[in-house]
Amino acid sequence: MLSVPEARKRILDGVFPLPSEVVALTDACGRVSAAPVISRLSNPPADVSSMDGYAVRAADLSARGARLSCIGAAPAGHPFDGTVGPGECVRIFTGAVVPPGADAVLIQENAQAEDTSVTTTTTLAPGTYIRRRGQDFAEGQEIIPVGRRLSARDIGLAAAANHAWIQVTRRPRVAIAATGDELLLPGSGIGAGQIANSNTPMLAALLRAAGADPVMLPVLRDDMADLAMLERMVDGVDMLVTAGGASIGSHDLVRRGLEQVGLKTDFWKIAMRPGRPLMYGHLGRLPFIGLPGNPVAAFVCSVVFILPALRRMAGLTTPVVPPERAVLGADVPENDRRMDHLRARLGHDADGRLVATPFAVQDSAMLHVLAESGALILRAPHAAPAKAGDPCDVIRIDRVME
Ligand SMILES: Nc1nc2c(c(=O)[nH]1)N[C@H]1C(S)=C(S)[C@@H](COP(=O)(O)OP(=O)(O)OC[C@H]3O[C@@H](n4cnc5c(N)ncnc54)[C@H](O)[C@@H]3O)O[C@H]1N2
Ligand code: MOO
Repeated sequence: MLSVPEARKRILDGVFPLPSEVVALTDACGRVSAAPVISRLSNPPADVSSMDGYAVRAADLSARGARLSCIGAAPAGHPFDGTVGPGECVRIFTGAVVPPGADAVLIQENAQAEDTSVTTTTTLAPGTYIRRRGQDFAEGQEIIPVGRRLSARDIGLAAAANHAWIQVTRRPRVAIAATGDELLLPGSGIGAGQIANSNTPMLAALLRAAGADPVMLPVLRDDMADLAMLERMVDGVDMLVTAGGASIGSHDLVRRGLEQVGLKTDFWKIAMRPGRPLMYGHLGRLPFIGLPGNPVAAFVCSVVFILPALRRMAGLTTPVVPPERAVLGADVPENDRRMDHLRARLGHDADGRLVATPFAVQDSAMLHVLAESGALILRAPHAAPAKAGDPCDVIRIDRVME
């Protein structure tokens, strides 16, 4: 059976960065830059004051006392139209351009002003309280590289560099179809043998949080004709995801149903728990991932395979968020040949170390346990038994959308 890293590599090899689009800066947070952002101005654009006070010539000041003549004012946005000569100063405010001739700012707390006369016993080194032109970034400088998930800080940076629009990769559109005769919309009257469809809304929420545009398709019944119809519902999407009908039971029809309309299966079944019956292939050019129906397996497989694929489609340079180190909060037994993903509570010990404590029951249908889990503990195939306090690798669920 294919290992988890091999399966992920096969999936990543079959998806490609999407084309770009231009969006308003205010809509760009969370999107991925598709071109480097080059600053259109220097920041600050001129030498400016970082304090409220007086623009002075440092050489005029002396500990024995100096008396300066205030020849004007420079509020932010209104540069002083003149030069500060010997024995002169200009009233200045934070962010205002330092007038020619001045080379330091005397803060007003250290000055006594009376009419146009300013006295002080403070001395200053040239450059005091002046932010130099371009000290943050220079015009023409690359300030945001291509392939970065844009944060609110990046938005501020691009705005300061005078950009109103930004080029980002298009959001991946992902069609999600759950399959199963037992599934009804959440909130329905649930009859005997029926359950509420939790996979579609859960996966749509996860993929949306990861920057995709989910397209929720209707639930497909367990029959070949319904599955064949799927092919007609995926115009314009970038990936098709199904959940359920992946295993070997006689009603598990997804693979056979899609193969009759042209699915080329790349793999089916991998050495993973939860998630053994995972499927991957292409329907024409459309990447297809068939998730197992058990909701926890569907979620974990989405984290391990779909989110990295979306990151590649978005143009991020590192598709896989690396696992973090933690210590085990309880003993774990030897693992079998399937890579395991133990649902675990996260906390900290007295030394501040991250502690991952696996839940006692690891059933892949238990959504309440999944919702309480902060992490998945990774257990390599055939890993030896491990004790509480031993180091382990974890996927932090709150970090997988990065
Ligand atoms: N004889 C075998 N049986 C099973 C095997 C196996 O290897 N041999 N594998 C097991 C494993 S592991 C998994 S995982 C499941 C996966 O099965 P399917 O992908 O075919 O999923 P279904 O049979 O359709 O459903 C499984 C389970 O999940 C519930 N489900 C399905 N879809 C939803 C949904 N949208 N919302 C909520 N719950 C859903 C469904 O009712 C079933 O209870 O197979 C094992 N069996
Ligand atoms: O792989 Mo199944 O996901 O164990 O539940």
